[in-house]
Amino acid sequence: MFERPRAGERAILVHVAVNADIEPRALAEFEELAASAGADVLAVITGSRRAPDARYFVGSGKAEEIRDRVAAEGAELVIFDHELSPSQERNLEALLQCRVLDRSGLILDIFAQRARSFEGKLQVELAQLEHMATRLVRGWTHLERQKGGIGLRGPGETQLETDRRLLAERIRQLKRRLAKVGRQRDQGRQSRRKADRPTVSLVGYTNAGKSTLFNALTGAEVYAADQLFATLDPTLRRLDLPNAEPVVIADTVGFIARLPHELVAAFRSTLEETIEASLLLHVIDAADPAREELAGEVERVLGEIGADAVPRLLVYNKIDLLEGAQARVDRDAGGRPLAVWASATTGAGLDALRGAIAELLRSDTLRGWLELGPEQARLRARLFDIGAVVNEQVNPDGHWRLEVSASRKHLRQLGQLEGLGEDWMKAAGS
Ligand SMILES: Nc1nc2c(ncn2[C@@H]2O[C@H](COP(=O)(O)OP(=O)(O)OP(=O)(O)O)[C@@H](O)[C@H]2O)c(=O)[nH]1
Ligand SMILES: [Mg+2]
Repeated sequence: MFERPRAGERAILVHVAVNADIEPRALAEFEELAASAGADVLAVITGSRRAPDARYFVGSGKAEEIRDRVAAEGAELVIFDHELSPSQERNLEALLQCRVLDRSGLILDIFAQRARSFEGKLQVELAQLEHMATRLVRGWTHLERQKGGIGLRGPGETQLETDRRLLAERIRQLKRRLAKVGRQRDQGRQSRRKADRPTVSLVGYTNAGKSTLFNALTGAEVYAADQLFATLDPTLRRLDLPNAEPVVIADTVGFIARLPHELVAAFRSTLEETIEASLLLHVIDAADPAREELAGEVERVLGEIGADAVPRLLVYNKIDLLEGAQARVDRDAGGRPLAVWASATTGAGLDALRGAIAELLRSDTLRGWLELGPEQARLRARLFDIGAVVNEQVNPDGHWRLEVSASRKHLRQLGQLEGLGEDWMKAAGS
C-alpha cells in the first residue's frame, strides 16, 4: 500500500534552507538518510527561501530547475528534506512527472525496512497509515473542488470514501493490536520490577554508538552499523556491575532532528520502556562537532515523551576519534558522576562506565524515617505495597513512624500519585 524507494532507485534530493544558511551537517545527514533508505542519489539540489512557497514548497523557478534535472538524469524519485503538505506533494508530482517523498515519508520508510519485531512492524504501519490518512483527506476535498457540482457522487469520490473507511478501520485494528502487545510487555516489565532489577536504557542520536556500546558492555551481538536507524526494536540484556547486583540494560531506537510526530506517537509505548528506566545512559558521539546540538535535540524528545525526571549519565563515546581525548569521569560538585568519556570500539573507559552506573544506582536508593499522620493511611498502604517499609513504630499520638528504603524513582512516582511534590522524598532521606 505504501510505496517505498526501491533499492537503487534513482533519486534527486532537494534541501532548502528556510530563512537561514545551508548547514553542511544537516545536508550530509539528509544524504545519509536517503542512502539508508536505499536510494541511489543522482544529484542534490539546494536553495534558500525566506519562507516555504504554498504551491511547491520551493519557488516556481527552483521547481522548474528540479523538473529539468529530473528529465536530464532520468530520476524516478525526488526526496525533499522537509515536511510537504499533501497538496504540495501532489503539485510537485504533477510538475516533475515522478514520485515525490517528503522527510517524514523517507524516515517512515527506513523504519519500515528495519522493523523486525511484531510490535515494531505494527508501530511503523500505524505511523505510515496516519501519514497517508492526512493525504487522502486532502485528496478528497481536492477532487470535490475539481468536480464542482454539489451533490454529484462521482466514482472517484466513492473510491476515496472506500479507501478512507478501509484506512480508518485498519488504523483502529492496529491500535487495538498494539495495545494488546503493549499490555504483554507491561507484564514483563512488572515481573522485572518485582524481581527488583533496575533497568538502564541507552538513548541518543542515531549512529551515536548505542548498539556498539550495548554489545561491548554485555557481550551481546545486536546489529550495529554505520547507517541511520540501524536499531529499531528494543533489546534487553543483563549487565553485570562491579560490587553490585546485575541490572537490565536496554538498547533502543535512536533519535533524529525533526522526527515525524506520527513516529513519536506510534513508538510511544516502546519509548515508555525508556521513561520507566532507573537511569538513562545518553550516548553522544564525542567526535561530532555538532554533538551539543544533537544532544539538545535528544533531550527535547525525551522531554516530549515525559522522561525529564529520569536520572541521566552522559556517555561521550568514540573518544578514539577525538584527538587528545582520554577516558575519564566528570563529576558534579557533590561528587556524583555526570559524564563518562569512553570508546565502545577500543573499550577505553568502559570499566569506569560500569563503575559510574553502579554508583548512580546505589545512590538512587533513599533510606530514612518518615512520620505519617492518621489521614495519610493511603500513602502508608502504598509504601507497603511497593515493599519500601523496613520498620514501623506507632507513636502514642497515633502517628506512624516508618523506616523506608526504596529507589528515588519509586518514591518520586508515589509522590506524584499522592500529589506530594518533589520535597516529600527529602523527608524520607537520611
Ligand atoms: N571509532 C568508533 N566508532 C564507533 C564507536 N562506537 C560506535 N562506532 C561506530 O559508529 C557506527 C554506529 O554505531 P551503532 O552502535 O550502530 O550506533 P547506534 O547509536 O546504535 O545507531 P542507531 O541504532 O542507528 O540509532 C558504527 O559504524 C560503529 O562501528 C567508537 O567508540 N569508536
Ligand atoms: Mg543501534
